[in-house]
Amino acid sequence: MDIIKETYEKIKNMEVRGAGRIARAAANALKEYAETIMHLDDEEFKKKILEAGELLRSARPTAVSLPNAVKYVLNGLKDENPKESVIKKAEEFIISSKNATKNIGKIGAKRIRDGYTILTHCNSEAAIEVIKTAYHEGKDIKVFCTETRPRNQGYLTAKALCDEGIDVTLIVDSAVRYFIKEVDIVVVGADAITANGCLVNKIGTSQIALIAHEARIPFLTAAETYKFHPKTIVGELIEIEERNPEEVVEFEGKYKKIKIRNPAFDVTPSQYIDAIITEIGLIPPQGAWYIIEKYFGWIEHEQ
Ligand SMILES: O=P(O)(O)OC[C@H]1O[C@H](OP(=O)(O)O)[C@H](O)[C@@H]1O
Repeated sequence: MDIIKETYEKIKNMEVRGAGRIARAAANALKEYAETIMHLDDEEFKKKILEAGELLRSARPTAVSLPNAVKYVLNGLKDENPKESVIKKAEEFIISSKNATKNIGKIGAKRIRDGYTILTHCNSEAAIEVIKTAYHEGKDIKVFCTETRPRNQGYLTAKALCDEGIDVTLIVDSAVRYFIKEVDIVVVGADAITANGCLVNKIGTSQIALIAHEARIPFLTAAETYKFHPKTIVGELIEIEERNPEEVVEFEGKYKKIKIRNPAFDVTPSQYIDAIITEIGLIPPQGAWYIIEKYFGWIEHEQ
């Protein structure tokens, strides 16, 4: 169980972060754990691996990639050789997740024209892949990255793009409306997409979408199909994670009584989203229901 507890801690404290990365880390932990308990009989194996899955999925509540990955792997328990199948499914998930990001890059890059300035928020592998692909296709592009308080994941994005040789400018989160007239397109990642086409992503995303809408600038989200939330199809709400206030600021003495709230995500309504870039193509937000029904029907029908 060590690998499971270790991975749980790393996801919880954001040592491993990003919706895609946490999903792959969970799948990999289940695979490694399964390999250590192969000697158990099927019943005992099943009990232990289900417990491990429960713990992993409780590490962070918002990004649906995490429970979707766990469910994908644990679905192997229904096969004739459950132990081998769990391991195979974990490997499959990791490979298909990486391929999905690559495809999103190719599909999304078609929307980036030569000379474009792109704005991105937080640190999304999928959004970065779109930007990198466009750049390596020879397009002359510039990127604005928001700082993304309180954890400043925008610094990671700025460094990753700079390493590629891309012209990148870091701005504070509150400067988006000031700079929007210099922006041609917004591309962000996704922690979850709901059945009605709303986007759950890093706090501040919905403000950026509103600003883009006001300025008539296209707003795109890059989301692998495993970021679509199956249970929103039956009206389940997505829990927004509120993290430790100390991530924002630490006051001393009498000022400790100042309340601090630190939601990690917000919800962007579908009317502010022009398109969702998935690995199977670019879809309008209204197409989210179709993706969930097509790819996650098996999750709902099992319950
Ligand atoms: O899967 P990829 O595209 O990498 O990331 C998707 C999203 O995951 C991140 O969450 P956090 O930093 O883990 O809270 C950001 O909200 C980002 O947009």
